[in-house]
Amino acid sequence: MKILVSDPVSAAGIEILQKEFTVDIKLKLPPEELIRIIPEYDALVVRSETKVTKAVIEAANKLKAIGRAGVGVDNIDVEAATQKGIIVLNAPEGNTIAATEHTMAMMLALARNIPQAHQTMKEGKWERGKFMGVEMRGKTLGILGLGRIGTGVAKRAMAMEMEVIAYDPFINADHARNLGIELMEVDEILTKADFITLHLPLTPETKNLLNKEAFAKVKSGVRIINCARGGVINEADLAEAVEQGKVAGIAVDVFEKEPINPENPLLKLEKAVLTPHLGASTAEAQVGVAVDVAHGIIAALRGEPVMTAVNMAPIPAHVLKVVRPYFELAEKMGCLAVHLADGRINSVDIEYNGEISQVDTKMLTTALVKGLLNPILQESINYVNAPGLAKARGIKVKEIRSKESADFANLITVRVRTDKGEHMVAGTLFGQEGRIVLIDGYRVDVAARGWLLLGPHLDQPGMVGKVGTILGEANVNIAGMQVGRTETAGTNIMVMSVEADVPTPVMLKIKAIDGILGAKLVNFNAG
Ligand SMILES: NC(=O)c1ccc[n+]([C@@H]2O[C@H](COP(=O)([O-])OP(=O)(O)OC[C@H]3O[C@@H](n4cnc5c(N)ncnc54)[C@H](O)[C@@H]3O)[C@@H](O)[C@H]2O)c1
Ligand SMILES: O=C(O)CC[C@@H](O)C(=O)O
Repeated sequence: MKILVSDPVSAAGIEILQKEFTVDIKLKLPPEELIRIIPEYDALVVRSETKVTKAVIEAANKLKAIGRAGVGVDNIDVEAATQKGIIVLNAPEGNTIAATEHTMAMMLALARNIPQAHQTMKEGKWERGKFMGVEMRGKTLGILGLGRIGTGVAKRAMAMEMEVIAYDPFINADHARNLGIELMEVDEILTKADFITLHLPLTPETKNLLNKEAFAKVKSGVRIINCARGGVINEADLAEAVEQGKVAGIAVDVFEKEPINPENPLLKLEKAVLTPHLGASTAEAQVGVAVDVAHGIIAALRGEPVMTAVNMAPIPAHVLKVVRPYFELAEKMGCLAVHLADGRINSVDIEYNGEISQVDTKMLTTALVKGLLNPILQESINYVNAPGLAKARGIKVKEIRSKESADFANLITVRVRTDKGEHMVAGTLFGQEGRIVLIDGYRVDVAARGWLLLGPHLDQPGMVGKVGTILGEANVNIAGMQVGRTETAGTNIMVMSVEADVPTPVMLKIKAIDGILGAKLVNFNAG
């Protein structure tokens, strides 16, 4: 598989990718060139420079994953990627400290006019009277967006004896209070804060959050720091508020258009401390995000769940620990169930019994649905598009969870209903190995791997021998065999692990054996 890296990403991440894939590094690609070459690639790794537009995504016929070595994915058309089943993943933690420290550096530089003073020194001047600053201690800091970076900034500001207030509608007030931060609405922050720092993503809701109207409400002499995203502040309105003296100074790392437009009004302001999007530019952060994004890309290309995918439900670490060993089993169970089923699938019920039912099993359900759709759809199925594809086909997927589990500590049972009947498969883990323990009510114990030949048959002598003979004549080796029975006698199921594909004419011969009630061949290696 081939990966394109189109922005500068640390060698630490590239080396991880090169161990498994061919990696092409092509920087500063014009948009039309990216569109021309993207069909060759299975994954794309970017930072913020490459714009992964709808046109790029439409041209990307093989692309399975887009990795952002950093947090913000506003340079990627996530919706277009989701529609195409492309996983978009980021590296949200690697640069948190870098961006937090940059914010503190910007705040202090702003409070003490450091860049302006430095510039005059370079010009041979000694202007002590011109650069009177303000102290941070005792001042109120208003934080808009109390996520990773906002919280880091809050903690550091409190160490500098600032009062911290914050706006973040998605943060629990108790959580904020425990940190010593009072949550309030934006307008209240505007009227109270001496410093305002932004740590929000750029979304339709946050675009132009600080505009003319907001600047009319701010405390006169407020200082504003933006190390989040250009566009959350309206730059023209901000420049005007600084020129009018309402805002005493600004420190800005991110801009509506990057690289910055030379006409940008912020460039002309003496009271502006500006950096060219350097928030994540530390050696440590660049290694961190590159390594994280490389692992995310590898997981995505292997078809494994990606913890940092932004277009899939995130999986908390404590949930992942419980469900991770079951992912492969769930997917294989979906594959087995769809092979058993004849006809149009109407609904899929997935029952989780035992301890596993106590955590969020949504991703396991997705894994099962992925395994179920894979053999029947042409397109590539993954954790992003599987639920949507099932829904689009009118397949109702239901989860049932119960702590009760009769025979096994944990059991997953899938029931597939079609217009022709119902089939079921149940599986569990023995140690770390996934085992199928029930097929259509027959007790079995088989590993879900390789090729499996299933033959429900009448409970009468000679059935296994007849199938074995046909397979032997066709030169298909049997690696393992067992007969599954139900409580009620009459029919059994033979489950044979075979070492190769069984050609269709051979399968037809097996199906034609008197007493065989249909035979199915499952390839667990496909997909
Ligand atoms: N300057 C840089 O180089 C640099 C580096 C890293 C991150 N960033 C940017 O910093 C920002 C914050 O990053 P983070 O890692 O702290 O992200 P995060 O996801 O941890 O925090 C973002 C916070 O914003 C809140 N939020 C989301 N939508 C909101 C809305 N409409 N109104 C109010 N709050 C809202 C969320 O609840 C969350 O708590 C992002 O925009 C990211 O792209 C910039
Ligand atoms: O890639 C960068 O240097 C910037 C990253 C930063 O803006 C982010 O959102 O993570």
